[in-house]
Amino acid sequence: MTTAPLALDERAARADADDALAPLAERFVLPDGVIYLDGNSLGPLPAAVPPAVTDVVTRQWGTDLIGSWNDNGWWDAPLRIGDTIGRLVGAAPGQTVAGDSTSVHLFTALTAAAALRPDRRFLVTDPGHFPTDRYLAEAVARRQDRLEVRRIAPPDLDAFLAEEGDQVAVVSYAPVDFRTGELYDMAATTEAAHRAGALAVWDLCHAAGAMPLHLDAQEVDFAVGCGYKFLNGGPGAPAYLYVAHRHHTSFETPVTGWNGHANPFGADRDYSPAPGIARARIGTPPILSLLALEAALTVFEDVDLAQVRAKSMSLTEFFLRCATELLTPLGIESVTPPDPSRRGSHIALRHPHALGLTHALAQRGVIIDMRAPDLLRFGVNALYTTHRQLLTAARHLQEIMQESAYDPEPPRTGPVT
Ligand SMILES: Cc1ncc(COP(=O)(O)O)c(C=O)c1O
Ligand SMILES: Nc1c(O)cccc1C(=O)C[C@H](N)C(=O)O
Repeated sequence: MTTAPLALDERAARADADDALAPLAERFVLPDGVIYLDGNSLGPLPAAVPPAVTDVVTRQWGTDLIGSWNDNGWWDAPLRIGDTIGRLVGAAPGQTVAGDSTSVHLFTALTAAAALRPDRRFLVTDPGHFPTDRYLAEAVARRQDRLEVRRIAPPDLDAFLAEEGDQVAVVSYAPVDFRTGELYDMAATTEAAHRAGALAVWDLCHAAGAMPLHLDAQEVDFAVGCGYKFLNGGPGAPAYLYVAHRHHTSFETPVTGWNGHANPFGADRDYSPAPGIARARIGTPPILSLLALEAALTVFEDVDLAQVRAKSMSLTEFFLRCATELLTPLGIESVTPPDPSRRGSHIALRHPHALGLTHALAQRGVIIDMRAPDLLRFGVNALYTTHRQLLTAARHLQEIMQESAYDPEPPRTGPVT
Protein backbone atom coordinates (compact mmCIF):
# COMPACT_ATOMS: atom_id res chain seq x y z
CA MET A 1 0.00 0.00 0.00
CA THR A 2 1.44 3.42 -0.95
CA THR A 3 0.85 6.61 1.04
CA ALA A 4 -1.43 8.08 -1.63
CA PRO A 5 -4.67 6.49 -0.34
CA LEU A 6 -3.98 8.00 3.09
CA ALA A 7 -3.72 11.41 1.49
CA LEU A 8 -7.05 10.80 -0.18
CA ASP A 9 -8.66 9.83 3.13
CA GLU A 10 -7.36 12.97 4.71
CA ARG A 11 -8.57 15.16 1.87
CA ALA A 12 -12.04 13.59 1.94
CA ALA A 13 -12.32 14.04 5.70
CA ARG A 14 -11.28 17.69 5.53
CA ALA A 15 -13.54 18.56 2.62
CA ASP A 16 -16.54 16.90 4.27
CA ALA A 17 -15.84 18.52 7.64
CA ASP A 18 -15.84 21.96 5.96
CA ASP A 19 -19.02 21.29 3.99
CA ALA A 20 -21.70 23.87 4.79
CA LEU A 21 -24.21 22.00 2.60
CA ALA A 22 -23.85 18.67 4.43
CA PRO A 23 -27.11 19.05 6.43
CA LEU A 24 -29.08 19.19 3.16
CA ALA A 25 -28.60 15.43 2.71
CA GLU A 26 -31.35 15.04 5.32
CA ARG A 27 -33.81 16.45 2.81
CA PHE A 28 -33.51 13.19 0.84
CA VAL A 29 -34.52 9.61 1.52
CA LEU A 30 -31.64 7.40 0.45
CA PRO A 31 -31.42 3.71 1.32
CA ASP A 32 -28.79 2.81 3.94
CA GLY A 33 -25.61 1.36 2.54
CA VAL A 34 -26.12 2.85 -0.91
CA ILE A 35 -23.78 5.35 -2.53
CA TYR A 36 -25.99 7.01 -5.11
CA LEU A 37 -24.05 8.52 -8.00
CA ASP A 38 -26.80 8.51 -10.61
CA GLY A 39 -28.76 11.63 -9.67
CA ASN A 40 -27.75 12.99 -13.08
CA SER A 41 -30.17 10.46 -14.54
CA LEU A 42 -32.81 10.05 -11.82
CA GLY A 43 -32.60 12.23 -8.72
CA PRO A 44 -33.36 10.46 -5.43
CA LEU A 45 -36.55 10.90 -3.43
CA PRO A 46 -36.83 14.18 -1.49
CA ALA A 47 -38.37 13.64 1.94
CA ALA A 48 -41.00 16.30 1.21
CA VAL A 49 -42.50 14.32 -1.67
CA PRO A 50 -44.34 11.37 -0.01
CA PRO A 51 -46.49 13.52 2.34
CA ALA A 52 -47.24 15.97 -0.49
CA VAL A 53 -48.31 13.18 -2.84
CA THR A 54 -50.43 11.59 -0.10
CA ASP A 55 -52.18 14.94 0.39
CA VAL A 56 -52.77 15.41 -3.34
CA VAL A 57 -54.22 11.92 -3.70
CA THR A 58 -56.27 11.57 -0.53
CA ARG A 59 -57.41 15.09 0.32
CA GLN A 60 -57.21 17.05 -2.92
CA TRP A 61 -58.35 14.34 -5.33
CA GLY A 62 -60.12 12.04 -2.84
CA THR A 63 -62.11 14.69 -0.98
CA ASP A 64 -62.02 17.97 -2.85
CA LEU A 65 -62.49 16.26 -6.22
CA ILE A 66 -62.88 18.47 -9.27
CA GLY A 67 -63.02 21.63 -7.16
CA SER A 68 -59.27 21.19 -6.76
CA TRP A 69 -58.66 22.75 -10.19
CA ASN A 70 -59.52 26.07 -8.50
CA ASP A 71 -59.34 25.44 -4.77
CA ASN A 72 -56.07 23.54 -4.67
CA GLY A 73 -54.39 25.49 -7.47
CA TRP A 74 -54.29 22.65 -10.01
CA TRP A 75 -55.13 24.86 -12.99
CA ASP A 76 -52.30 27.29 -12.30
CA ALA A 77 -49.77 24.58 -11.40
CA PRO A 78 -47.87 24.59 -14.74
CA LEU A 79 -47.22 28.35 -14.47
CA ARG A 80 -46.64 28.40 -10.72
CA ILE A 81 -44.14 25.52 -10.87
CA GLY A 82 -42.65 27.00 -14.04
CA ASP A 83 -41.88 30.16 -12.05
CA THR A 84 -40.31 28.11 -9.24
CA ILE A 85 -38.03 26.43 -11.76
CA GLY A 86 -37.45 29.83 -13.37
CA ARG A 87 -35.84 31.00 -10.12
CA LEU A 88 -33.30 28.16 -10.43
CA VAL A 89 -32.38 28.96 -14.02
CA GLY A 90 -32.23 32.74 -13.86
CA ALA A 91 -35.63 33.44 -15.39
CA ALA A 92 -37.92 36.16 -14.07
CA PRO A 93 -41.54 35.05 -13.49
CA GLY A 94 -43.92 34.58 -16.40
CA GLN A 95 -41.53 32.93 -18.86
CA THR A 96 -41.44 29.28 -17.82
CA VAL A 97 -44.13 26.62 -18.02
CA ALA A 98 -43.93 23.05 -16.67
CA GLY A 99 -46.00 20.07 -17.64
CA ASP A 100 -44.95 18.12 -20.71
CA SER A 101 -41.87 15.99 -21.38
CA THR A 102 -38.56 17.52 -22.37
CA SER A 103 -39.04 16.07 -25.84
CA VAL A 104 -42.45 17.70 -26.31
CA HIS A 105 -41.27 21.05 -24.97
CA LEU A 106 -38.23 20.83 -27.23
CA PHE A 107 -40.38 20.18 -30.29
CA THR A 108 -42.34 23.31 -29.38
CA ALA A 109 -39.18 25.36 -28.81
CA LEU A 110 -37.38 24.30 -31.99
CA THR A 111 -40.47 24.70 -34.17
CA ALA A 112 -41.32 28.10 -32.75
CA ALA A 113 -37.73 29.35 -32.87
CA ALA A 114 -37.27 28.27 -36.48
CA ALA A 115 -40.55 29.96 -37.43
CA LEU A 116 -39.20 33.23 -36.03
CA ARG A 117 -36.40 33.11 -38.64
CA PRO A 118 -38.44 32.21 -41.73
CA ASP A 119 -35.82 33.30 -44.29
CA ARG A 120 -32.98 31.14 -42.99
CA ARG A 121 -31.99 27.58 -43.84
CA PHE A 122 -30.05 25.97 -41.03
CA LEU A 123 -31.04 24.42 -37.74
CA VAL A 124 -27.64 23.83 -36.16
CA THR A 125 -27.21 21.23 -33.46
CA ASP A 126 -24.51 19.19 -31.73
CA PRO A 127 -23.70 15.79 -33.30
CA GLY A 128 -23.08 14.64 -29.70
CA HIS A 129 -26.38 16.03 -28.43
CA PHE A 130 -28.72 13.71 -26.48
CA PRO A 131 -30.59 11.49 -29.01
CA THR A 132 -34.01 13.07 -28.48
CA ASP A 133 -32.55 16.49 -29.31
CA ARG A 134 -30.98 15.19 -32.53
CA TYR A 135 -34.09 13.28 -33.59
CA LEU A 136 -36.36 16.24 -32.92
CA ALA A 137 -34.12 18.66 -34.81
CA GLU A 138 -34.53 16.38 -37.84
CA ALA A 139 -38.28 16.09 -37.27
CA VAL A 140 -38.70 19.86 -37.07
CA ALA A 141 -36.60 20.38 -40.21
CA ARG A 142 -38.67 17.79 -42.13
CA ARG A 143 -41.81 19.79 -41.34
CA GLN A 144 -40.49 23.12 -42.63
CA ASP A 145 -39.33 22.68 -46.22
CA ARG A 146 -36.63 25.31 -46.25
CA LEU A 147 -34.92 23.95 -43.10
CA GLU A 148 -31.88 21.67 -43.01
CA VAL A 149 -30.11 20.30 -39.96
CA ARG A 150 -26.37 20.92 -39.69
CA ARG A 151 -24.53 18.93 -37.02
CA ILE A 152 -21.68 21.07 -35.77
CA ALA A 153 -19.62 20.15 -32.70
CA PRO A 154 -19.49 23.01 -30.15
CA PRO A 155 -15.81 23.86 -30.76
CA ASP A 156 -16.54 24.27 -34.51
CA LEU A 157 -19.60 26.48 -34.10
CA ASP A 158 -17.79 29.83 -34.34
CA ALA A 159 -16.15 28.83 -37.62
CA PHE A 160 -19.50 27.62 -38.99
CA LEU A 161 -21.22 30.86 -37.99
CA ALA A 162 -18.43 32.89 -39.61
CA GLU A 163 -19.07 31.05 -42.90
CA GLU A 164 -22.81 30.45 -42.90
CA GLY A 165 -24.13 32.60 -40.07
CA ASP A 166 -26.54 34.58 -42.23
CA GLN A 167 -28.32 31.31 -43.09
CA VAL A 168 -28.58 30.02 -39.53
CA ALA A 169 -32.08 30.17 -38.04
CA VAL A 170 -31.51 28.36 -34.75
CA VAL A 171 -28.66 26.87 -32.75
CA SER A 172 -29.64 24.09 -30.35
CA TYR A 173 -27.12 22.92 -27.74
CA ALA A 174 -26.77 21.73 -24.15
CA PRO A 175 -24.55 23.43 -21.59
CA VAL A 176 -23.41 20.01 -20.31
CA ASP A 177 -22.54 17.07 -22.57
CA PHE A 178 -24.64 14.12 -21.33
CA ARG A 179 -21.81 11.67 -21.99
CA THR A 180 -18.55 13.39 -21.09
CA GLY A 181 -19.84 15.97 -18.60
CA GLU A 182 -18.06 18.74 -20.52
CA LEU A 183 -19.48 22.18 -19.74
CA TYR A 184 -19.81 24.67 -22.58
CA ASP A 185 -20.05 28.43 -22.44
CA MET A 186 -23.75 29.25 -22.75
CA ALA A 187 -23.19 33.00 -22.70
CA ALA A 188 -20.62 32.93 -25.51
CA THR A 189 -22.65 30.55 -27.70
CA THR A 190 -25.85 32.52 -27.23
CA GLU A 191 -24.03 35.73 -28.05
CA ALA A 192 -22.43 34.20 -31.14
CA ALA A 193 -25.84 32.96 -32.33
CA HIS A 194 -27.32 36.42 -31.83
CA ARG A 195 -24.45 38.13 -33.64
CA ALA A 196 -25.30 35.94 -36.62
CA GLY A 197 -28.98 36.88 -36.26
CA ALA A 198 -29.98 33.38 -35.10
CA LEU A 199 -31.88 32.24 -32.01
CA ALA A 200 -30.49 30.01 -29.24
CA VAL A 201 -32.37 27.00 -27.83
CA TRP A 202 -30.78 25.29 -24.81
CA ASP A 203 -31.40 21.90 -23.22
CA LEU A 204 -30.69 22.35 -19.52
CA CYS A 205 -31.35 18.73 -18.42
CA HIS A 206 -27.83 18.14 -17.04
CA ALA A 207 -27.29 21.64 -15.68
CA ALA A 208 -30.43 22.95 -13.95
CA GLY A 209 -30.26 22.46 -10.19
CA ALA A 210 -26.53 21.69 -10.33
CA MET A 211 -25.25 25.20 -11.00
CA PRO A 212 -26.51 28.78 -11.34
CA LEU A 213 -27.91 29.51 -14.79
CA HIS A 214 -28.67 32.95 -16.19
CA LEU A 215 -31.29 32.65 -18.92
CA ASP A 216 -32.51 36.26 -18.71
CA ALA A 217 -29.09 37.84 -18.21
CA GLN A 218 -27.60 35.86 -21.11
CA GLU A 219 -30.59 36.66 -23.33
CA VAL A 220 -31.31 33.03 -24.10
CA ASP A 221 -34.29 32.71 -26.43
CA PHE A 222 -35.73 29.30 -25.54
CA ALA A 223 -34.73 26.61 -23.05
CA VAL A 224 -36.06 23.26 -21.94
CA GLY A 225 -35.08 20.83 -19.21
CA CYS A 226 -36.36 17.80 -17.37
CA GLY A 227 -37.69 17.59 -13.83
CA TYR A 228 -36.19 14.24 -12.83
CA LYS A 229 -32.41 14.75 -12.71
CA PHE A 230 -30.96 17.48 -10.48
CA LEU A 231 -34.48 18.79 -9.76
CA ASN A 232 -35.34 15.41 -8.18
CA GLY A 233 -38.99 15.44 -9.28
CA GLY A 234 -39.24 11.65 -9.72
CA PRO A 235 -39.44 9.23 -12.63
CA GLY A 236 -41.18 10.87 -15.59
CA ALA A 237 -41.44 14.18 -13.73
CA PRO A 238 -42.78 16.96 -15.95
CA ALA A 239 -40.23 19.03 -17.82
CA TYR A 240 -40.30 22.77 -18.48
CA LEU A 241 -40.05 25.29 -21.30
CA TYR A 242 -38.67 28.81 -21.04
CA VAL A 243 -39.57 31.39 -23.66
CA ALA A 244 -38.01 34.83 -23.24
CA HIS A 245 -40.53 37.64 -22.72
CA ARG A 246 -39.49 39.37 -25.93
CA HIS A 247 -40.78 36.42 -28.00
CA HIS A 248 -44.15 36.09 -26.31
CA THR A 249 -46.21 37.96 -28.84
CA SER A 250 -44.62 36.37 -31.90
CA PHE A 251 -44.23 32.87 -30.41
CA GLU A 252 -46.46 30.32 -32.13
CA THR A 253 -46.79 26.90 -30.57
CA PRO A 254 -47.09 24.03 -33.05
CA VAL A 255 -49.29 22.07 -30.63
CA THR A 256 -52.34 24.26 -30.17
CA GLY A 257 -54.04 22.48 -27.31
CA TRP A 258 -56.95 23.93 -25.42
CA ASN A 259 -54.94 24.66 -22.24
CA GLY A 260 -52.96 27.26 -24.20
CA HIS A 261 -56.09 28.99 -25.51
CA ALA A 262 -56.88 32.54 -24.43
CA ASN A 263 -60.28 31.35 -23.26
CA PRO A 264 -59.83 27.68 -22.43
CA PHE A 265 -63.35 27.08 -21.17
CA GLY A 266 -65.04 29.19 -23.83
CA ALA A 267 -65.12 26.35 -26.40
CA ASP A 268 -64.43 28.92 -29.13
CA ARG A 269 -64.56 27.70 -32.71
CA ASP A 270 -60.96 28.70 -33.46
CA TYR A 271 -57.69 28.68 -31.61
CA SER A 272 -56.58 31.96 -30.13
CA PRO A 273 -53.41 31.88 -28.03
CA ALA A 274 -53.38 32.92 -24.39
CA PRO A 275 -51.23 35.92 -23.56
CA GLY A 276 -47.71 35.28 -22.30
CA ILE A 277 -46.12 31.94 -21.56
CA ALA A 278 -49.55 30.34 -20.97
CA ARG A 279 -49.78 29.92 -24.74
CA ALA A 280 -47.11 27.20 -24.44
CA ARG A 281 -49.48 25.03 -22.43
CA ILE A 282 -50.96 22.12 -24.37
CA GLY A 283 -53.40 19.74 -22.70
CA THR A 284 -54.36 18.67 -19.20
CA PRO A 285 -51.12 18.38 -17.26
CA PRO A 286 -50.10 15.36 -15.13
CA ILE A 287 -51.16 16.91 -11.82
CA LEU A 288 -49.91 14.14 -9.53
CA SER A 289 -46.44 14.34 -11.05
CA LEU A 290 -46.46 18.12 -11.21
CA LEU A 291 -47.29 18.43 -7.54
CA ALA A 292 -44.65 15.82 -6.64
CA LEU A 293 -42.17 17.98 -8.55
CA GLU A 294 -43.37 21.07 -6.72
CA ALA A 295 -42.72 19.36 -3.38
CA ALA A 296 -39.29 18.20 -4.61
CA LEU A 297 -38.36 21.77 -5.50
CA THR A 298 -38.79 22.85 -1.87
CA VAL A 299 -35.36 21.24 -1.36
CA PHE A 300 -33.90 24.36 -3.01
CA GLU A 301 -35.80 26.94 -0.97
CA ASP A 302 -32.91 28.38 1.04
CA VAL A 303 -30.11 27.00 -1.11
CA ASP A 304 -27.54 29.17 -2.87
CA LEU A 305 -26.76 27.60 -6.24
CA ALA A 306 -23.33 29.26 -6.25
CA GLN A 307 -22.51 27.16 -3.18
CA VAL A 308 -23.95 24.08 -4.87
CA ARG A 309 -21.70 24.70 -7.87
CA ALA A 310 -18.63 25.26 -5.68
CA LYS A 311 -19.20 21.97 -3.85
CA SER A 312 -19.98 20.13 -7.08
CA MET A 313 -16.61 21.30 -8.47
CA SER A 314 -14.86 20.19 -5.29
CA LEU A 315 -16.54 16.76 -5.56
CA THR A 316 -15.69 16.22 -9.22
CA GLU A 317 -12.15 17.50 -8.63
CA PHE A 318 -11.72 15.06 -5.77
CA PHE A 319 -13.16 12.16 -7.73
CA LEU A 320 -10.82 12.88 -10.63
CA ARG A 321 -7.93 12.80 -8.20
CA CYS A 322 -9.15 9.45 -6.84
CA ALA A 323 -9.43 8.18 -10.42
CA THR A 324 -5.93 9.35 -11.31
CA GLU A 325 -4.38 7.72 -8.26
CA LEU A 326 -6.40 4.53 -7.99
CA LEU A 327 -7.83 3.77 -11.42
CA THR A 328 -5.61 5.20 -14.14
CA PRO A 329 -2.87 2.65 -13.32
CA LEU A 330 -5.49 -0.04 -14.03
CA GLY A 331 -6.33 1.29 -17.48
CA ILE A 332 -9.26 3.63 -16.78
CA GLU A 333 -9.12 7.10 -18.30
CA SER A 334 -11.29 10.14 -17.63
CA VAL A 335 -12.91 11.75 -20.65
CA THR A 336 -14.16 14.72 -18.58
CA PRO A 337 -12.16 17.96 -18.83
CA PRO A 338 -9.69 18.35 -15.96
CA ASP A 339 -10.43 22.10 -15.76
CA PRO A 340 -13.26 22.43 -13.18
CA SER A 341 -14.77 25.40 -14.98
CA ARG A 342 -15.22 23.18 -18.04
CA ARG A 343 -17.17 20.37 -16.46
CA GLY A 344 -20.68 19.90 -15.15
CA SER A 345 -21.72 17.64 -12.30
CA HIS A 346 -20.68 14.23 -13.55
CA ILE A 347 -17.43 12.49 -14.42
CA ALA A 348 -17.15 9.95 -17.21
CA LEU A 349 -14.46 7.28 -17.10
CA ARG A 350 -13.64 5.13 -20.11
CA HIS A 351 -13.17 1.37 -19.95
CA PRO A 352 -14.08 -1.30 -22.54
CA HIS A 353 -15.96 -3.32 -19.87
CA ALA A 354 -18.01 -0.39 -18.62
CA LEU A 355 -21.26 -2.38 -18.38
CA GLY A 356 -19.74 -5.25 -16.36
CA LEU A 357 -18.01 -2.80 -14.03
CA THR A 358 -21.24 -0.84 -13.54
CA HIS A 359 -23.05 -4.05 -12.53
CA ALA A 360 -20.23 -5.10 -10.17
CA LEU A 361 -20.35 -1.68 -8.48
CA ALA A 362 -24.13 -1.97 -8.07
CA GLN A 363 -23.66 -5.30 -6.28
CA ARG A 364 -21.53 -3.38 -3.77
CA GLY A 365 -24.15 -0.66 -3.33
CA VAL A 366 -22.50 1.93 -5.60
CA ILE A 367 -25.06 3.08 -8.15
CA ILE A 368 -23.72 4.69 -11.32
CA ASP A 369 -24.67 4.21 -14.98
CA MET A 370 -22.87 3.57 -18.23
CA ARG A 371 -23.29 5.00 -21.68
CA ALA A 372 -22.48 2.79 -24.61
CA PRO A 373 -20.06 1.67 -25.58
CA ASP A 374 -17.49 2.31 -22.88
CA LEU A 375 -18.29 5.16 -20.48
CA LEU A 376 -18.94 4.82 -16.75
CA ARG A 377 -20.78 7.94 -15.51
CA PHE A 378 -20.44 9.10 -11.91
CA GLY A 379 -22.95 11.84 -11.11
CA VAL A 380 -22.37 13.96 -8.04
CA ASN A 381 -25.00 16.12 -6.39
CA ALA A 382 -23.76 18.71 -3.91
CA LEU A 383 -27.04 18.43 -2.00
CA TYR A 384 -26.24 14.91 -0.74
CA THR A 385 -22.95 13.52 -2.12
CA THR A 386 -19.87 13.44 0.13
CA HIS A 387 -16.19 13.28 -0.76
CA ARG A 388 -15.94 10.15 1.41
CA GLN A 389 -18.57 8.40 -0.72
CA LEU A 390 -16.58 9.17 -3.85
CA LEU A 391 -13.41 7.74 -2.36
CA THR A 392 -15.29 4.61 -1.29
CA ALA A 393 -16.74 4.25 -4.80
CA ALA A 394 -13.30 4.63 -6.39
CA ARG A 395 -11.82 2.05 -3.98
CA HIS A 396 -14.59 -0.43 -4.81
CA LEU A 397 -13.89 0.02 -8.49
CA GLN A 398 -10.15 -0.40 -7.89
CA GLU A 399 -10.75 -3.65 -6.01
CA ILE A 400 -13.20 -4.97 -8.59
CA MET A 401 -10.62 -4.38 -11.29
CA GLN A 402 -7.65 -5.71 -9.35
CA GLU A 403 -9.57 -8.89 -8.58
CA SER A 404 -11.23 -9.06 -12.02
CA ALA A 405 -14.45 -9.39 -10.02
CA TYR A 406 -16.78 -8.49 -12.89
CA ASP A 407 -18.35 -10.10 -15.89
CA PRO A 408 -16.67 -8.73 -19.03
CA GLU A 409 -19.69 -9.73 -21.15
CA PRO A 410 -22.68 -9.30 -18.81
CA PRO A 411 -26.16 -10.16 -20.06
CA ARG A 412 -28.37 -7.12 -20.47
CA THR A 413 -30.87 -7.17 -17.64
CA GLY A 414 -33.37 -4.77 -19.20
CA PRO A 415 -33.73 -1.94 -21.68
CA VAL A 416 -32.27 0.68 -19.33
CA THR A 417 -28.52 1.03 -18.83
C1 LIG B 1 -30.02 16.37 -22.55
C2 LIG B 1 -31.27 15.54 -22.44
N1 LIG B 1 -32.38 15.91 -23.11
C3 LIG B 1 -33.52 15.20 -23.02
C4 LIG B 1 -33.58 14.04 -22.25
C5 LIG B 1 -34.81 13.23 -22.17
O1 LIG B 1 -35.96 13.78 -22.68
P1 LIG B 1 -37.35 13.28 -22.09
O2 LIG B 1 -37.45 13.86 -20.72
O3 LIG B 1 -38.34 13.77 -23.05
O4 LIG B 1 -37.29 11.78 -22.01
C6 LIG B 1 -32.44 13.63 -21.55
C7 LIG B 1 -32.44 12.39 -20.72
O5 LIG B 1 -33.21 11.48 -20.81
C8 LIG B 1 -31.27 14.39 -21.66
O6 LIG B 1 -30.17 14.00 -21.02
N1 LIG C 1 -34.97 9.74 -18.93
C1 LIG C 1 -34.48 8.51 -18.67
C2 LIG C 1 -35.35 7.40 -18.62
O1 LIG C 1 -36.67 7.60 -18.83
C3 LIG C 1 -34.84 6.12 -18.35
C4 LIG C 1 -33.49 5.97 -18.12
C5 LIG C 1 -32.62 7.03 -18.16
C6 LIG C 1 -33.11 8.29 -18.47
C7 LIG C 1 -32.22 9.43 -18.59
O2 LIG C 1 -32.54 10.46 -18.08
C8 LIG C 1 -30.98 9.29 -19.33
C9 LIG C 1 -30.22 10.56 -19.29
N2 LIG C 1 -30.88 11.67 -19.91
C10 LIG C 1 -28.80 10.48 -19.83
O3 LIG C 1 -28.10 11.41 -19.57
O4 LIG C 1 -28.40 9.52 -20.44
